[in-house]
Amino acid sequence: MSMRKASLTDKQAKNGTSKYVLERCASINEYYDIAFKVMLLGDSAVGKTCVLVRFKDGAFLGGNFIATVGIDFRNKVVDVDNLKVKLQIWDTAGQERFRSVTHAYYRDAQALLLLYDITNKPSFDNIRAWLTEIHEHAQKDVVIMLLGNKSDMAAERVVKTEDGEKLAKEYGVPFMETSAKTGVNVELAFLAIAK
Ligand SMILES: Nc1nc2c(ncn2[C@@H]2O[C@H](COP(=O)(O)OP(=O)(O)OP(=O)(O)O)[C@@H](O)[C@H]2O)c(=O)[nH]1
Repeated sequence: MSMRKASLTDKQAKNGTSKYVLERCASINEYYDIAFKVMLLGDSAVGKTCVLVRFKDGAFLGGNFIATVGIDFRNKVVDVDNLKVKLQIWDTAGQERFRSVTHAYYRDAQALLLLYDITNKPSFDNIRAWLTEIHEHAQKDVVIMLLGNKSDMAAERVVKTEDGEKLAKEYGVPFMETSAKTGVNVELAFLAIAK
C-alpha cells in the first residue's frame, strides 16, 4: 500500500482540519517490551516522509514531491540493549495550514526528530521557530534531535555542517546529517532516540 499523502480528496486536503486527519493502524500484534511515540517535524519538503520510509522500508521515495496531508504514522520494532522497542513514528505535514492538526499530537510524543534540508536555508532558519513551537506544545522532558537531511546533495548545500552543530549545541540537542536517498545515518538517528 502506498503511504499517506494521496489518501485524501483535494477538498478534504484544502480543509485541513482534524476531522480529516489520517490515522492508520500498522502491524498490530508485533511483540515488544516498551513503546515510544516519535514525531517527525520540520518545514514542508525537508524529507520527513522520505526519512520515515527509508527507516521503515529501506527504500527512497524519489520522483514528484507530494506534500503530506494531515498526519500519518508507521510502527517499527527495533532492538535496543536487548529490549524490543516499538517506535510509533508520526509523520506530520510541514505546511503551515496543517499546523493546528499536528499541534494536537505533540503532547504525548516522547521524542521529536526535527528536520531541515541542507540545501534550503529558510528550512534551517525556521528551526528556531520550530523549537519555540515545540516548547509550547510538547512535554517538558521530550527528547529532541536535530537532523540536517539531504546530505547526499553536496553540490547544492547551503547550510554548513558546523552551522547545524552550532545550533544544536545552543539548544542542547543532539545533531546528525542524514540522507533519505542513500540511507546515511537514518537508522542511527532513530536508534539514538530509542536509546
Ligand atoms: N536528494 C535527496 N532528496 C530527498 C531526500 N529526502 C527527501 N528528498 C526529496 O525531497 C522531496 C520532499 O520529500 P518529503 O519526504 O515528501 O518531504 P516532507 O518533509 O515529508 O514534506 P511535507 O509532507 O510537505 O511536510 C521529495 O521530492 C523527495 O524525493 C534526501 O535525503 N536526498
